[in-house]
Amino acid sequence: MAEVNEIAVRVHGLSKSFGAVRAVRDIDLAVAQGEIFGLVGPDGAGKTTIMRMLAAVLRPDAGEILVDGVDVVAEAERAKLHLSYMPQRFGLYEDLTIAENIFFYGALFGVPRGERIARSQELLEAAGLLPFRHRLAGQLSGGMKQKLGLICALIHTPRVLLLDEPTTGVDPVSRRDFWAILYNLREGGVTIVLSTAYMDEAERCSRLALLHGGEIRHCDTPQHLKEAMPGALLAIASAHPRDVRGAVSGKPGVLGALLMGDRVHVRVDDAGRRIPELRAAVADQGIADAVITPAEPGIEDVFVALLGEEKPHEP
Ligand SMILES: Nc1ncnc2c1ncn2[C@@H]1O[C@H](COP(=O)(O)OP(=O)(O)OP(=O)(O)O)[C@@H](O)[C@H]1O
Repeated sequence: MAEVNEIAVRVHGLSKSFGAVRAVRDIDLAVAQGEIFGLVGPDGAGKTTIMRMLAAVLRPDAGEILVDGVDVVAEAERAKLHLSYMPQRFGLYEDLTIAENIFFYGALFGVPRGERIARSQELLEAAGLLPFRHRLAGQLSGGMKQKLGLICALIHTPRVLLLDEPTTGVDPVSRRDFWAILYNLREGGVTIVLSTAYMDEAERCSRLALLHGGEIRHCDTPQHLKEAMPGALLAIASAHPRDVRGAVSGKPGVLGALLMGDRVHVRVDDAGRRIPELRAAVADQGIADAVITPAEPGIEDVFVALLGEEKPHEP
């Protein structure tokens, strides 16, 4: 039995290629028990490929994976008893009800009948799906389907839960409910590894691995990643954010400019020196309503800055 602070997922030298595409390149990871560990990165960065290898459904070309102490590559079937995997498209049976889907997955995982009933009751309640348990899965909203997928994946009480973009396409309220369930699981000692395209979700993780081109470029807590972001961040609020971005991009000392709704986040080398220059630059373009203030970086700023998707511009 694992103890607190024990490593729940350990990965060493993990690699996988598909023909000429090197999807995952020699990655190392150590996820402590009870962590919610996030994989983030642009499309094609290798998140799904890593998840599938951790879940013992895809064999690596090289490397070691230990989940809850079990060698996933050598003992895939035994490892599957310790983990649960929710792929991007979880296989729900649309012509079965919520309750029937859960029962089906319980049987598949070999959960004894009595335990299955008690556990599905508990999970349905936590997910707010109890009143809908007789509704066909095909008639559920996107958010309800994701929650049902999670319940099915949890019917056998895994030690490690692997979730591949579990809330993609789910509305913010359902996403909040979904996260409440994840926090509860963590309280119960379950270790969670998830991939996400949502930066607010990334922010909720205990640690993040920023992936690019099949490699882990950075791995740390969201707070430390923010502290590691080079430069200072300014927010420019305006009714014309695109024009603002155009006006400041490429100006001396501007390291990057990111549209964030009605604001532009501009990363600069020196805030004190650049604020008056940027104010002049936007005024020159006839933008009269721009307000420039120092800003705290969100994880999206960090993500763009650290993955180097911007071209730094020297003065
Ligand atoms: N079965 C496969 N056959 C061939 N190439 C694949 C296969 N699976 C993944 N790839 C390639 O490997 C790379 C990594 O893909 P992967 O799906 O792991 O990325 P991802 O980070 O999960 O992206 P997304 O967010 O778009 O799902 C991509 O270039 C992809 O095209």
